[in-house]
Parts: sequence; C-alpha cells; structure tokens
Amino acid sequence: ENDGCPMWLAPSYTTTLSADFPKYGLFAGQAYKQDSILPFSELAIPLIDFFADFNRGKPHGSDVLEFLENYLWTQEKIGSMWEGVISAPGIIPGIGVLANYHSTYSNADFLQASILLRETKDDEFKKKPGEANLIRGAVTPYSNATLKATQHIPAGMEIFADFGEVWDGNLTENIYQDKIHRYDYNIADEIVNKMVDLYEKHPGLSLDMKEDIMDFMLQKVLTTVAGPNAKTINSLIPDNPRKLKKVQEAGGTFMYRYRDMIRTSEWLEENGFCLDTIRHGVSTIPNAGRGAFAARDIKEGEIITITPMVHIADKDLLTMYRIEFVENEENDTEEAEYDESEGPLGKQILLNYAFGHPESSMIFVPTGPQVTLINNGAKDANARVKWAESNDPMENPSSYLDLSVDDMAQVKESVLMMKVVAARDIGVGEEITINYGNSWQKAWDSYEEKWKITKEGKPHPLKAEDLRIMYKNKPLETPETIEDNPYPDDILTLCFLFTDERPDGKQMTNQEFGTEINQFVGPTKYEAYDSKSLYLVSVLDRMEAPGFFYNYTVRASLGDDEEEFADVVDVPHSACTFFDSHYSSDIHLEDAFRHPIGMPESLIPVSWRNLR
Ligand SMILES: C[S@@+](CC[C@H](N)C(=O)[O-])C[C@H]1O[C@@H](n2cnc3c(N)ncnc32)[C@H](O)[C@@H]1O
Repeated sequence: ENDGCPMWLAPSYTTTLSADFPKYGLFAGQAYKQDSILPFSELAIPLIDFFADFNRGKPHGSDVLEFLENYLWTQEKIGSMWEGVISAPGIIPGIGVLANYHSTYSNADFLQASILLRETKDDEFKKKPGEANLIRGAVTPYSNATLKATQHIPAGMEIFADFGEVWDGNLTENIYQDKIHRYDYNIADEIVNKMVDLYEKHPGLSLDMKEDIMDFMLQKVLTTVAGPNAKTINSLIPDNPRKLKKVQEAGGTFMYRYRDMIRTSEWLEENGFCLDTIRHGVSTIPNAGRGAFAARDIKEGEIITITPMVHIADKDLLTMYRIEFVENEENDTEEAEYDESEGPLGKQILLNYAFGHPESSMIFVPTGPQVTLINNGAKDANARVKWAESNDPMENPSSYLDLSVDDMAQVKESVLMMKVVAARDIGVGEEITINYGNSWQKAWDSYEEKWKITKEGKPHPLKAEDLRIMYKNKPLETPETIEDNPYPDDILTLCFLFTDERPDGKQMTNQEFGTEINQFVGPTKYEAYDSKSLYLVSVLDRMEAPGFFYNYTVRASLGDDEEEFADVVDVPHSACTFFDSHYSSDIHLEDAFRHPIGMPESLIPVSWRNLR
C-alpha cells in the first residue's frame, strides 16, 4: 500500500461537476493507522479582531471576509482566544485549508495538544526569556498544528477533517455528499460486524440459511426497531452474505459504498502532485525562525511544490486600529468599532506570510503544505516562484490574470496556483529559500537598523512564551511567593482540567465560599489536552509531588462572572501553562516587522497593478 509518497495534492472529490476549475484536496499516499499522526505540522496564523462589521464596511471588505471565512479555524482550535477582544480565528495553511469537508465522513482531526502545548523543537530558535530579539513579533507564535487519523485511512483516500457540527448540512449538492447521516453508517457497520461474528461462530451454516437469517434481521427486526430509518440503513448493507466480509475489509459501509473514492496510484500520478519535498526545521538564517528543508534531493528545474493561493483583494484590510465599544441605544447592545483617529496600531501577522507587490493592492496567501515556511535567501536563493503553467501537474487558470482587482475580489475561490521551482540542485537537508525581493529586503534592513538602536541588548518584557520556558522546571507561584516573584501584568495562568468527585466519595466544601472542591482526574495523556478543558486559574497552594514535580490547588474561573469558580486539588504542574492577555503578545509589539514577500515583477499582470 506504500508507494513512497506520504501525501498527494490532487483534485478533491468535493469538486462539483459544474465547477470550471477543480477544488484541491489532500490524499493519503500510504495507509495511515487509526490514531497515527499525518504528515506536515503547520503554522497557524491568527487574524485578530478581523471579522467584524468595521472591516466588512471597507472597500472589498465584505467580499474578502466572506471568502476568507471558508478557510478559518476557530480560536479554540488554535489556542488564540486571548489575542483579541472580539475574536482571533486563524488560517492553518496546508492541512487546515486543503483537508476538505464531507457531510457524512471524516478521517482526520486536529491533535489539539500539539498546538496548545507548543512543545516543538522548531521553536527552539526562541529568544532567551527577557531578552530583545529581532524575531519577536515577526513570526506567528502558533505552530505545530498537526492532524491525526481518527480512523484507518487507506492509501489513495482523501483526507476529510472533522469540522464539527456547524458545517453539517451546508454542502448537499456536491456529488459525493450524500443525504445519509453519519449515524446511519454507524448502525449499518454495527449490524455488519454482528452478522459476520455470527457466521464465524457457526461455520456450518449453509448459504441459504445465512441468507434467511440476514433477510429476517434486515427486513423484520431492523424495520421494527429502526422505523423509517430502516430503509436507509438496509440500503447500506449488501444483501449477499458473502459480501459482508468485503464491507469490513473496505473499512465499513461508507468506504464500501464509495469504493471508487480510493484513488489508485496511477490516478494520483496522473492528476496529482506528490508532496514529498519539504520538511520543517529551524532555519539556518540568523533570526529567521523556522524554515523549510529539502526532504530529498531535488534537481535543478524540478517543481518543489505547487500551491493554491488565496487572494486578498485589499491588503489595507490587514491594518489594525484600536477598537472601541460603542453603545447601540436602539437595541441596548455594545458594538465594536474601529477608532481610526489615532492612526493604525499595526498590521495583521498574516501579512508576513503573504506574497504581494507594491503596485497592487492584492496579496496572496499560499495554502500548500509547508510553503509558508520558506524563508528569504535573497540572491543566494535556491528556488524561485512562478505561476503554474499548462503542462504542469496543476495549472494556473490564466484567465484570472486578465481580471481587474475589483473583479478578482468577486472570485471567492482559491483559483490561483503557484509553483516553487528549484533554481539549482538542492541536496537533502538543505534549507529551501526564495528571493523575497528588494522591497522586502529594504524593509527588513531598516527594521534591523532601528532595532539595533532601540532594542539590542535591552531587556524585553516577559511574555507567556518566556514564562513557559522559565517555569518548565520551576513551581508556579502561590499567594505566599508571588510578592517576591510577581508575574508580569499581562500574563494569564491556565490549567487543563477534567475533574470529578474525590476518590473517597467525600464531598469537600470550601468553607469560605461554600463551593465544591473537585478532584483533578485529567488530562493524563497528551492527546487529551484540548481547549475545552482549559480554565483560567489562580494557584492557591502547591506541594511537592514525587514523580509529578509539583501539584497545585487552583481556583478555576468558570465564566466571566468573578463569583463563578471552583477549586480543584491535585493539579499536576504539567497541566498548567501561560497565555498572554489581549493585545499583549509579541504579535502586538508596536514596531513589529510586517511586510509581504515580494512577488516577482513578471508575475503581476498590468490588470492587477491598481496602485501604480
Ligand atoms: C513566510 S514567513 C517564513 C516562516 C518563518 N520563518 C516562521 O518562522 O514562521 C516570513 C517571515 O520569516 C522571517 N524571515 C524570512 N526570511 C528571513 C531572512 N532572510 N532574515 C530574517 N528573517 C527572515 C521574517 O520574519 C518574515 O516575516
């Protein structure tokens, strides 16, 4: 089942028949066992307080927001819920954009622990706690977004991510989206498994007998217990008992029904592009952060990767202003508004991950796996970018190059395809770089120059990222110790908490407040760390706990109301972490570096040069 390619980019099953360009998806190049980690760990790029009426009202605002909304992951998935005052959902290029949605089937989900605990070797480029560094504010702090297989994924199968309930019911017209519900398949699977068990227990049964039993179960028993659903469930189970085993082997009734969904390696070779060239790591360029590295030898002229691009018609939408909440007397609510009087606060971090050109208001975010990791190699760059051409595995539809920016704003699909081509032979393990261009280089040089004068060698206020490092092997502060070791103002302490009654069954009550005291019971394994169990806490007490370093008693806040809280005992050190409060992470530094990657001159047609 393993043809050597970990993952393919190819036209998705969800492309509608009427569409005039394919929608792309990710396809497993080899089988992935249930619970295994899928290739590619990605960055997550939060859009802070972006999806609000003040942006919708700007030129192209409603079109851009409507388009970008299709690519978002919630702030709870990313762990960015404290970045803004309204919301901070984000884009996870690669797996987060290209894993499609299917109404009855999903085979992958984000491993939340990977992004929430932020334990990745790639982030070891980190600045020392309390020390200024050029990279502060220049790159997203959210990384290591990883997908895991939620069931066995056969080689050739498309990756469908679990988007949760909100998406259900939206996409019924697509050819492979059927009206049968997920639970119908689940019940059908259970029946198939039980029938197979029964037949295996009684190997002497004749085929006639088997058919009779099956008929009896499906026609009589199922109709009685499942009512109107019986017909649907029945239709998912083959009526020939000999085929039941085949259903199991296919991975259940859904996979059996859509056997042709599994693409052959010939089909993938012909229609797809194998994503086996880039792996992530720490950049070899000083202060550049993470980078993209060659996962195998790449020949000069070879396409390293092809990436769909999401176009944003007006880069001005990424300018951030202070937000004020204005009372709406009509319906007695508060509305968020941009206060532009003081001038901009800065720009969204997404700008650093987008391609642009000074003469165009359009910018382009690459959504191919690992592409956002490619750093600037200036004149020594070993790769270059181009629009994909007609003889490439995926083509850039050239008609869009003739559209005006206003017309492009109306195109709410990711239609543009860019390729990254090796400018010379690249050896395995070498960092892959492109030339970001003169305008970017100038911006970086002047940022560096200013930084040297104002910040070099000076202390930098401690951020959550710093405290995570500092407190890795140091106990959290308690009311007794906090005066001598205060946390910085904008730091939030949080713990992941699943709780239960005390093991001895005795309910303990907090004498002062009359509230319950709960027992910490989890998360105990890596996979169980999830933002649903993340609570703001204050640490009340700590005690040494052999094997666990320290255990804490914490007061967890249960809502906005300060009065709503619960105390939890025996919380291990490893369940607690730090976040920055609103507008205080390095992303929000006043003079943080923000500049799009330069799109080569020849890639920007005259029709897009609306700022000329
Ligand atoms: C598209 S991202 C590349 C991924 C990024 N290195 C990261 O860790 O997320 C572009 C950003 O990487 C950094 N970068 C890229 N090339 C660089 C270089 N040659 N020197 C310094 N910083 C660089 C800059 O902060 C830039 O805004």
